[in-house]
Amino acid sequence: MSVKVAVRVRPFNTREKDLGAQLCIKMEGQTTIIIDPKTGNPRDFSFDYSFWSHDGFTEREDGYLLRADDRYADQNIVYQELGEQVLNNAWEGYNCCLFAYGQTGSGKSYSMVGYGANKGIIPVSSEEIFVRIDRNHDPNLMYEVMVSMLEIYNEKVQDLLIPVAQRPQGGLKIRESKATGVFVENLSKHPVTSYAEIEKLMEKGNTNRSIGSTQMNATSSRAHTIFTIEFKQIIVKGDTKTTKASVINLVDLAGSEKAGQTGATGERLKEGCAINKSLVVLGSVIEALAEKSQGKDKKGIVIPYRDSALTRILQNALGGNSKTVMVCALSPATVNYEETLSTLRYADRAKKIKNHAVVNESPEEKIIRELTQENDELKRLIDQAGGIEKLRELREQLEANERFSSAQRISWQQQREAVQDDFEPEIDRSGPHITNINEDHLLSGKVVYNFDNVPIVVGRKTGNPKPDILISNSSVRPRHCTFDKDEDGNITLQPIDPSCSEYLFVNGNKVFEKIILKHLDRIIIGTNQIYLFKIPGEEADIKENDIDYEFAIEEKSNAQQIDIEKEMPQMPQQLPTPIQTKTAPVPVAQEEPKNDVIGNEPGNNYIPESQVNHENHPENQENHESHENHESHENHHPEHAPEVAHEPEPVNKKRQLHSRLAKLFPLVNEANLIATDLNRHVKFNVKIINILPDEVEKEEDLEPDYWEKELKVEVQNQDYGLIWLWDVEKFEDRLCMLREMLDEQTDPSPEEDPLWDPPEENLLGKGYYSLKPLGLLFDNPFNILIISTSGGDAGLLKMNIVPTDEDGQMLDEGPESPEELVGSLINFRVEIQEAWNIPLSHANNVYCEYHFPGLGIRRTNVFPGYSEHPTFSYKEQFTSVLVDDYLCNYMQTKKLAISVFGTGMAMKVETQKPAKKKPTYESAPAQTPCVENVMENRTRATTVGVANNVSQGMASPKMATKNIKAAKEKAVKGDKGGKDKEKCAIF
Ligand SMILES: Nc1ncnc2c1ncn2[C@@H]1O[C@H](COP(=O)(O)OP(=O)(O)OP(=O)(O)O)[C@@H](O)[C@H]1O
Repeated sequence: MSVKVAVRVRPFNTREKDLGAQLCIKMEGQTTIIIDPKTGNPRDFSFDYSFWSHDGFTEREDGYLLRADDRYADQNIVYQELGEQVLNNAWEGYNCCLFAYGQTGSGKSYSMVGYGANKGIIPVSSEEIFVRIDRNHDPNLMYEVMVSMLEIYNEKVQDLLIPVAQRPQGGLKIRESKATGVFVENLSKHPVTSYAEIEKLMEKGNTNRSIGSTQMNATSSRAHTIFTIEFKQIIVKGDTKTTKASVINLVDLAGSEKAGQTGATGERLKEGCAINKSLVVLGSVIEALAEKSQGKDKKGIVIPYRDSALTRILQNALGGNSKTVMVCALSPATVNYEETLSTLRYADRAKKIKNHAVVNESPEEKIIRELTQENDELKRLIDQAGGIEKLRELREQLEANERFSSAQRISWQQQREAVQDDFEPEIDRSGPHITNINEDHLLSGKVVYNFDNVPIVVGRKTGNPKPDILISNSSVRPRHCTFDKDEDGNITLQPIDPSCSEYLFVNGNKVFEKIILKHLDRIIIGTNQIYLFKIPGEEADIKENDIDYEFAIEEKSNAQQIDIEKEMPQMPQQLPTPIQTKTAPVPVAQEEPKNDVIGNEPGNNYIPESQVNHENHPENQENHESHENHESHENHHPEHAPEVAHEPEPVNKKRQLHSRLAKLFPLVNEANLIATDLNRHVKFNVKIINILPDEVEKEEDLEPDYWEKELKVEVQNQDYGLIWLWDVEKFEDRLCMLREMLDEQTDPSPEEDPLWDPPEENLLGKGYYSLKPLGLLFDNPFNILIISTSGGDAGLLKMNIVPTDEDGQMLDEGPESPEELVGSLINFRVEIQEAWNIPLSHANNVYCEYHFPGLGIRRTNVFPGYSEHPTFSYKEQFTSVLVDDYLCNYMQTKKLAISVFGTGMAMKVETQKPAKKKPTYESAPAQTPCVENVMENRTRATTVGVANNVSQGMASPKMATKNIKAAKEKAVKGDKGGKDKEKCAIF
């Protein structure tokens, strides 16, 4: 049977409503339609269930969202369709698994766990298990229920039902034996007799998740949680006892956007970077299983279960002995379009997976018998084993098996008597107390501290004496602040020394001295650990429901006046107009190579269409989409087109950006602090990058307010002398690795170093060149302004498009109007001579690229090494170009965009300690250039580059890498180019 797949779309949240969000999802029966907000193109997907929970509901007094129209799927309906199936299957003795997949905030937890009166599938089905058990009056039928709860974070498996302090450093081990299949060694299992007990255990698990995420500085949305119910029915008939057993895995996966960066771009995961690993491998497992089920298994597809902790644990649920249901949570807003589309594609693949569920009858006796046989075999192998490693492995397996089988022999009743501490009394919340506010709503309010025993000191585990509340974060001092009571019984908060004030905030303001806390005060300790102070029964100016993680972070950023314009000097209010300055006519080289067939000549820098990224070229979009459609079996229905989606107004975009910035700043701050703690010369900066238009037609096209914006983090690594621009996702990944490095005091190998990447080329900016003169067959020598991605000026580019005859000779006269050219063939030469004032930080290996309609993407050579004034001397002759109506119109109305790229270089710092060994990297040269090497070789490399240019015309983009390599090789050979080394001092 196939995996059943359901998708569910949630309502807009308050923030989305405030930002005027637009809807991009529709549902019709089992079909879900997503509409591309840019093009209005719809794509549809069909699933077992498409649950519409976006609108059409009313709120009952207790907060339950009740269906008001037929389309709305409330929690009850979702439970009946999915949860009840799971229970029925469990009753029949099948293993079951229910997954929730989707980006952070899309509604996974709402469906699985629920909030308040809107209970999700897990609590309702847990409750239902005991309702059904209580209905049984047959003395020969007994039930046993056990639960466990684990978390996978950074590939480490932790038991959520044991105190955080007892967690093993490296996490729990995953074992596998023939008899038992995969199991997590030493995972605590808790016998339960009522839903109330399960609820308490879930609370405990969530509290441990919250404490864990503060003490280990983990990000909860990156963790996967698995709640497992082992359900057994024991049937006694005379002297024989048969059991039917089912394992129900309820899985709340980490936000799917975490898989995007590596999954979508195919970028190699950094060695040791395990943050995304489980989700990426889950994607590969689903992909491989989907192919297998479609009979594409000719060569024997290997399913990569063993590559991640998540897929190992859930091996049965995916393509194995389990009835599996996947709920994919969808955000309705156009801003999340890309992520939602990728969720739908994921779901589309998952529905193809076939499982082979069987009833697990009398499994215990069978398992114990098989385990005994397996252990005998292991003992025999141990006797024969050669090699210490193998011997250790076999012994560990044997011990794990023995522990497992003795645990199996302990009766449920005995286990029940043994676990007394499962249900500890709750912390008293009747007096003043603080509770945590987590990014994950589900984990907010789980950690509570009251003030029965004051003073309470907050700090890091290295604090001496050890603080009472531990927070692991570089911005928190070993002993950071103190909560106390004054003589009037007021609760006070005070930084321990003045340096702590930098990272101690109440209601957004820094705390410099002892202050009295008021009901509903928001306390931020460090960069992002948030607590809410409460005095039950007191009134406040603000409603508790209005306070969440985003609120508190934005409040701080507003109070600290973190403002886009203030923080982002690179984002000017006014963009300089893209001026063109007339220059002296450029002498035309007579010995130009001639090409009769456009783009096919060697040295013509022609990039085959197959290698060209068409994404940004609107004229190519249609083909691109239909191809994709074919691959993913999505259907396009123009009749569903754009009515639901409109681009939000610039003002809303700005607000969205502001809110994302408010969240990013503390993280970037933290990364800088960690880098300092690790004694690394690395500086992180937030950058707002403008997506510069590919085509410019109207004045408005050059209006920065209308440009799409992207947030990036610039990383200047002075240990390696390199600069990179990272996506926020990538930055967050690396931050997790940095936290781990600091916590565990590890010194990673170069391959694992989160602060190294291959040298990276970036778009410096774009210049826009008028084609009007070409339409009249005039040349047009201009210096065009390069507009930088930050909206400023990134230098000037000298270029010309010279109309010629077939032999490359300049023409003397042209037509009266461009229309006269329609239907005729023209010849012209594009010349890009040089650039000036290229920003120092990216003036390495500079080259230009443009896309002339119908002629594909063309590139100049790469000017090798470092220069603010790179020379390209690029000349490319195009012959017999047909002027059709489109080109004629294009020349009159549009400007040609020339993109300028360069590689980021930072000033290299010489440290006392030996220089970091340069890592080797699959996708980049092993010999990463340091600034000196490139600079040392500049003179020589420049000469070589220019010579290359003249003789070869153009070079492939790979040239950058090659030239770096060449420069490095020459440096190694002692080719110093001494004079230029002095100029290097500008860094
Ligand atoms: N179907 C729904 N109806 C009403 N509100 C919903 C629905 N789904 C989600 N929400 C609301 O949207 C917010 C985010 O949902 P939720 O916490 O479930 O997301 P998530 O995908 O689990 O996020 P995370 O990955 O951070 O855990 C919550 O406030 C939740 O109440």
